[in-house]
Amino acid sequence: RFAASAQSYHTHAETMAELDRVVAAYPKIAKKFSIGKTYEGRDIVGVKISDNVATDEDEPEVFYQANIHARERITNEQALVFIDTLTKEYGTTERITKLVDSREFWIIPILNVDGQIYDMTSDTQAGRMWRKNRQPQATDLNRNYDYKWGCCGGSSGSPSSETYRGSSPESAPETKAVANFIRSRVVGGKQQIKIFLDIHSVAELVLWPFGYTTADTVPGELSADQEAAHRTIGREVARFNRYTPEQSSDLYITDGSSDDWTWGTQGIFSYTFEMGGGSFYPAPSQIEALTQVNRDPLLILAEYADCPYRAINKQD
Ligand SMILES: CC(C)C[C@H](NS(N)(=O)=O)C(=O)O
Ligand SMILES: [Zn+2]
Repeated sequence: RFAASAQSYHTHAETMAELDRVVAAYPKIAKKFSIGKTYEGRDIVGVKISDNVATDEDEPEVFYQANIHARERITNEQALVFIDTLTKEYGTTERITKLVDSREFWIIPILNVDGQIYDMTSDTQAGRMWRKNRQPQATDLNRNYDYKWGCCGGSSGSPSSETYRGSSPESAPETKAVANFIRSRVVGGKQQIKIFLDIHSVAELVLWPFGYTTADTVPGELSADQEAAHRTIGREVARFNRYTPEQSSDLYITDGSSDDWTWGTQGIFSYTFEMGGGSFYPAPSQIEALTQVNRDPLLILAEYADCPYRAINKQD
C-alpha cells in the first residue's frame, strides 16, 4: 500500500510487481491473466478477482480497463488502488466480500503498455505527453474499435493525428487483444461481462454511449430503457466522485471508441470515467485523493452487474 509520503506513479515494471504481490498474497481470490501482446511484444496483463478465482463460476462479470492513453497515468493508479481495496478488504468489509463472492472482476491497469513505458521514460519529471500506441503509424486505441469505425468525424485518417483511427478496425494489436478477450467471454451464446469501464483522464466526467452520435437513442442499437438505465447509473455514480455525468457525444463526437463497441456489439453496460487532477501529471501527492473519490463508483457499477435495469426498476 502507498505510504502517503512515499507516493509516486508506478512504472510498468512496478505495476507488474504490484500485481505479483497481490496474487501471491491473495491466491484464493486473485489470479493474473494476459490478453496478448503489444506491438513491441510485451504482455498486456490483468488480474481476475473473485472467490474460487481459478474456476469460471456462473457469476456476472465486470471488466475495468485503464491507461489506454499513455499519458493518463493516474488511471493506472486508480486500477491498482481498486485491486488493492478488493483484495485487502475481502473478508473484513462486508460490501467488498459480497461483491468478490458474487462477481468475477477482470481488471487491466495498463492497456497501452508500450505507450505508457514510452511516456514515463522521458527525461523530465513529467512525461512526453504521449497518447497513442507505439506502432510506426501510432494509433489512438480509443478510435480503433470495430463499431462505426471512422463513421462520423470522430477520429482522423491521418497517421500524424492524435486521434488516428489506425489502418482498419482492430489494426492495433492492443485493441485486437482486448476485443478478442471480451469476445471470448461469450459463453453459451451469452456475454458474461455485464459492466464495462474504461478509465481515462483528465476532465472529471462520467460518460456512457453513444459517442458516434448525439442521438440519445438509436432503434436497434440503444433503446429508451437502455439509455435510461445507462443515464441513471451514470448519474448515481457521479454523485460520489462529483464528476459531470453525460452522454459521451455531449463532450465531442468519437467513433471507434471502447464504450460504443462494448455496448454496440456485446450489449455490455459501458462507461468511461475521465478522472481529475488538472493535468495528465498531477503531483504524486494527489494520487490518494484523486483515486479515493472512485471507491464507491467502482463498487456501485459492479453492484449493478447482476441487473443493470434495476436502476430503472425494470427486470432484465
Ligand atoms: C472517451 C472519449 C469520449 C474522451 C477521451 N478523452 S481523452 N481521455 O482522450 O482526453 C477520448 O478522446 O478518447
Ligand atoms: Zn483518454
